[in-house]
Amino acid sequence: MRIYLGSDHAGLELKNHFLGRLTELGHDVTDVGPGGYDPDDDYPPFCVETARRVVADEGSLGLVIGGSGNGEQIAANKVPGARAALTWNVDTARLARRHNNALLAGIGARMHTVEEAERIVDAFLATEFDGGRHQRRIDQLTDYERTGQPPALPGERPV
Ligand SMILES: O=C[C@H](O)[C@H](O)[C@H](O)COP(=O)(O)O
Repeated sequence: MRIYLGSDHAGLELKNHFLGRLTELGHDVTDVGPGGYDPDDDYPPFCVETARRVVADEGSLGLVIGGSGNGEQIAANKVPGARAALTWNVDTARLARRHNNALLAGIGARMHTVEEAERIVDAFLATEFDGGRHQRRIDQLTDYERTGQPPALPGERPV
């Protein structure tokens, strides 16, 4: 699988851990950065670029890693076509793929042991999208992004 990795200074060490681990597991991994520790490496440039790469490469997935994963997920979701979910345990990682077809996982390096983070990432990468009713909901958001027209509330839906 093609996987793009991005972080900020707080997620750098865990991001580098996954660069090695996922490469060893046979994945085609691209490190979007940062390349070394600098406390001024903020999450927006790296996480936006990671999401841009994922959206441009159909079938790929991404990990955006910071202290909490919150800002990283928010930054990735600014990219049109990106769907990033904060994955904070194995269940939310699986559901991010099954229900949301998330293309990127936001991970908080300060929230987990390395072993926990590995379990979360393994679950995210191994799970497929369920489709069905979940695709309808994703389409509502995609249409909103594309047209600027908010999804219809129940009373506004055509019958
Ligand atoms: O949501 C943002 C991330 O958790 C950042 O990694 C975090 O805010 C960085 O914090 P600090 O600048 O205190 O290391």
